[in-house]
Amino acid sequence: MNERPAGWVPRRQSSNYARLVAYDALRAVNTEDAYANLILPGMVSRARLNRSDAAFATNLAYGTLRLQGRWDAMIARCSQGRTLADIDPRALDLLRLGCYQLIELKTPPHAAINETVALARNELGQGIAGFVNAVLRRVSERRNAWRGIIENSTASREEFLAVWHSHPRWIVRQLESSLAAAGRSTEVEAVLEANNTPAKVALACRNISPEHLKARIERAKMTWEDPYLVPSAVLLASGDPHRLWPVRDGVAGVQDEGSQLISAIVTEASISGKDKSWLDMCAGPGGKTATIAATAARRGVRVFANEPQAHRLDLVEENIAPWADTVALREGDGRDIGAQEPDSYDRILVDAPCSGLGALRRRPEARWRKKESDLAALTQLQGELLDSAYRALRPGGLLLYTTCSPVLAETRDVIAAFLERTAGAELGDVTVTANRRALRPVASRGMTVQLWPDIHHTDAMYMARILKSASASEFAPASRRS
Ligand SMILES: C[S@@+](CC[C@H](N)C(=O)[O-])C[C@H]1O[C@@H](n2cnc3c(N)ncnc32)[C@H](O)[C@@H]1O
Repeated sequence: MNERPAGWVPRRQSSNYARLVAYDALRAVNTEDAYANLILPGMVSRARLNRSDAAFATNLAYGTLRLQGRWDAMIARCSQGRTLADIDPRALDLLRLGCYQLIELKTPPHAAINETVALARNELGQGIAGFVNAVLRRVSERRNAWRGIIENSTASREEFLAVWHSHPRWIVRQLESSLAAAGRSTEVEAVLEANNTPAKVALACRNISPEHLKARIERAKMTWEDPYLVPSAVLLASGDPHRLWPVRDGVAGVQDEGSQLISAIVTEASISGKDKSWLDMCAGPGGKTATIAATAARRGVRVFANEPQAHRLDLVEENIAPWADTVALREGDGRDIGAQEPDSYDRILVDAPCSGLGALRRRPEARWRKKESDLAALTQLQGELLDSAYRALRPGGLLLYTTCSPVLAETRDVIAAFLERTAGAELGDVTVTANRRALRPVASRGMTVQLWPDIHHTDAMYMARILKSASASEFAPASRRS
């Protein structure tokens, strides 16, 4: 007999824990504005995932979020007339998770669909599970054709790039302008792809040799790789850096190679005369401060680290703990320092608050939260910080302006406007020190440097050096703040 006893129901397929954790993370990011990198570790440990499931859950959550724009375009084309706004947001997150597995991870369709549908049934009920099943089957049927489908159904190349590489259109436009200024106008797709490729963990050797750090990595059964840009960096190919005591003790630190290059330029660019007092005007959370402080301690230099946000100053304090005798902390607005301490510092770093469009690889959800309208306030602040830093610099010293953004308004234009309003200030050549310090040539925009994730495997950092001559201090701009 093939008849089921009364009351019999099919055994519910249990949800896969790694997928459930990834789904919960997506919900938190998309409903509570949570940051995936902050919430995931806690979720993974509460679910008691083993190491490989933890890695899978993290990959699922990050990959799904990073390419969310692409998944949404596919889902919209497979929902038979429903718009994204018509779809239950919980089902939409599940569909995105399924698309990532089908298209990017190349999970066999039966596994990707069945696991996602099981999750939908267990979390949201049978009705939604049926809808999820139908949409994912349609996505899967065309799984090798999606790039062409989207290319043929978007109105312009810019729209296609934005959708396929999952970036807001205004960001694609900003990157295109910046690349054009760097003579790379046809290469935006490479940068968009790099923004969707997770960054390798780079370690800075602050008070430890690279050889010693590599030996510790091997003893911890992790693997290292050679650096791409900075000779003293070590890349961690696998494993959690915080399991390494040199990282826990602060003698090594997680720091992008571009950021390490900036720290090296601050300490090594040549200046004439006294060299005893350095200012890190925008220090939080203190990655560059710590690397700079390690050199300063060896040379008997005092570092002053300023940061207006108390909780970020706490992070600076933690990061510079091994050099607490070398670094003095200041909680305040960098724009006040020029008037308070004119002609005082031998070297100044203005690592300015910026849009962060150069670091999109790091935070999978960040690109959707940024707004083009924020740029005006940022560029105003950047200019004011630069004015203040110039006043605080002693003639002949080093002033380095940096951003983790390639946006022209925050880089080239801030510098051009500063030079125009500041009699006596000149643009120095930062490319010479950068190229002397780097393992391979860095891209230059004239005498400034612009790094790119696709070429240099770093965040897209910008660096400009400003010179102040002995006669210039009398021309230093007064504060522009009202
Ligand atoms: C790009 S982050 C600096 C990163 C840091 N140099 C590092 O390597 O870890 C910019 C910092 O500038 C701070 N900031 C914002 N407004 C500021 C102001 N008016 N004066 C000084 N710093 C400011 C922000 O709070 C933020 O911590």
